[in-house]
Amino acid sequence: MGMTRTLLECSLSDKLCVIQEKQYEVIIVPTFLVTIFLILLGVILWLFIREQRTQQQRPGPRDIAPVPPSRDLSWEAAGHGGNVALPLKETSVENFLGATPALAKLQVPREQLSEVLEQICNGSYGPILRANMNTGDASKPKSVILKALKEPAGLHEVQDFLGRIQFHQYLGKHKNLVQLEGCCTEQLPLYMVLEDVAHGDLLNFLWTCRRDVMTMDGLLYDLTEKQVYHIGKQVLLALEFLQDKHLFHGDVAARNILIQSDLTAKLCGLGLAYEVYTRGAISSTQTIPLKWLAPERLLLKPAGIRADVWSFGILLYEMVTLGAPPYPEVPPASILQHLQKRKIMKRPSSCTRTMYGIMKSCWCWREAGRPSPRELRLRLEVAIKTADDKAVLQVPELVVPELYAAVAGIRVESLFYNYSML
Ligand SMILES: Nc1ncnc2c1ncn2[C@@H]1O[C@H](COP(=O)(O)OP(=O)(O)OP(=O)(O)O)[C@@H](O)[C@H]1O
Repeated sequence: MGMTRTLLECSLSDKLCVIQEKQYEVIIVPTFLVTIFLILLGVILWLFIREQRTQQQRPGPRDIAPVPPSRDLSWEAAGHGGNVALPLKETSVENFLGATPALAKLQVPREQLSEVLEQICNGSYGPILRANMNTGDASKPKSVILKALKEPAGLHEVQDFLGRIQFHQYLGKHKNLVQLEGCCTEQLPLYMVLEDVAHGDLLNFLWTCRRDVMTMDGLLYDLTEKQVYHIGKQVLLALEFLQDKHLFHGDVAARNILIQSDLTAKLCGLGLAYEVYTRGAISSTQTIPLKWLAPERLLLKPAGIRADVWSFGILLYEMVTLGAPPYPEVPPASILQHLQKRKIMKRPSSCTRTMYGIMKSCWCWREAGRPSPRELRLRLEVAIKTADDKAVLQVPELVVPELYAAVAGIRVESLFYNYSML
C-alpha cells in the first residue's frame, strides 16, 4: 500500500520518490531473507538436538557406533573413533554412569559379590580378579571373573569400558566365546562380570603339559594330535561366529584361549574385536605381539578375518610344540623382514605332515590364498578322523616365562602364569 501511495504522489522526474522506493527494496528484501534463514536454522538445530537425545536414550549396542565394513580404515581416519558421544564438559563420571539404561538389565548387585579370591593378572584396562558370587544358596557360591576398570579413570575410559560391556552383550552367547554374566556399573569401581573358565589360558595349559603333572581338578595335562585339532576346531567356530558379525578377533593366540576340564576352548581377549566393531579397524597403536601377526597387519594395511587365519596357523604351532615361542631364531622386531623373504616356520618334529600342510595354508602371504575359518574347520574335521589319539605330545624342556616373553616379544607382566607355582 505504502509503495502504491508513493508512486501515485510522485512524478517520474521526482528524484526523492525514486530514492524512497529503493529504500523499501533495500530494507524489506534482506529482512525477509534473514528471517527465513533464521527460521530454517532453528528448525535444523531443533531436529539435530532431537536426534542426539533419541540416540542417547536408545537401549543396547546402538549406543556404540554402528558396525562399519571391517576393512575400511578410512572410518577411523575420518575420526569416528568414539563410542558414546557425550561431550566431556557436559557431564561428570557419576552423571554418566546414571545415564546408561542399556546396561540396567545386566546389573549384578554389589553385595552379591562376596569375596575376591585372587588377582589373576593386570588386563589392558585394569586388574582381572577371581571372586565369589552369591547365587542365593549360601553353600553354593559361584566363582566369577571380574574385569575391573583401574582407578582413577577419566570419562573417556569409563565410556570405553561401558562400550566394551555393551559389545559383549551385543555379541551374545557362543559356546566358544567367554560369556558375560553381568556388570556393576552404577557406581565406581566398575566391573565386568564374566564366567570363570577355571583352568585358565591354553598357553599355561600347554606349558603344564610339559611337566609331569597328570591331572588337576579333572583336567588331564596330556595332549594328543587329535586334541590339538579338537581345540583348533572350537577356535575356528568362534572365528566363524565373529565373521558372521563382520568382525574379526585380531589377537588369536594360545594366551587368549581359555580351557575347561573337558577341553572346551573359549576365545577371550576381545578388546581388538571391540575396536573393529567401533572403528571398523584395529588402531595401529595397539601393541600386539608381532610374531602372531599376518603380513598385512605388520604392514599396517587393512586387515580382516584372514589375518586371524594367519594367527590360527601360529596357534597350531603353539599347540603342537606345547607352547614354544614362534620363530625362536628371529628377534621380534625383525619378523617383517623375515616374512618379506617369504620365510615361514619349519615343520616342528612333533607335527605331522597333514597338520603342517594346514599351517602352511594359513601362512600364505596373500590373504586371498588363505582358507576362510569355515574352510579351515572342514579341513580339520577331515584330519581329525585319522589323527593320533594315543601318542602324547612331549617336549622335555621346561619354560622359563621371562625367556619365553623375550623370544616371543611379549611383556612378561601380560602373561598370567601359575605354571611356575606347580
Ligand atoms: N573368564 C575368564 N576365566 C578365567 N580366566 C580369565 C577369564 N578372562 C580372562 N582370564 C585371564 O586373564 C587373562 C587376560 O584376559 P583378557 O585377554 O581377556 O584380558 P585383557 O588383557 O584385558 O584383554 P582385552 O583388552 O582384549 O579384553 C587371560 O589370559 C586369562 O588368564
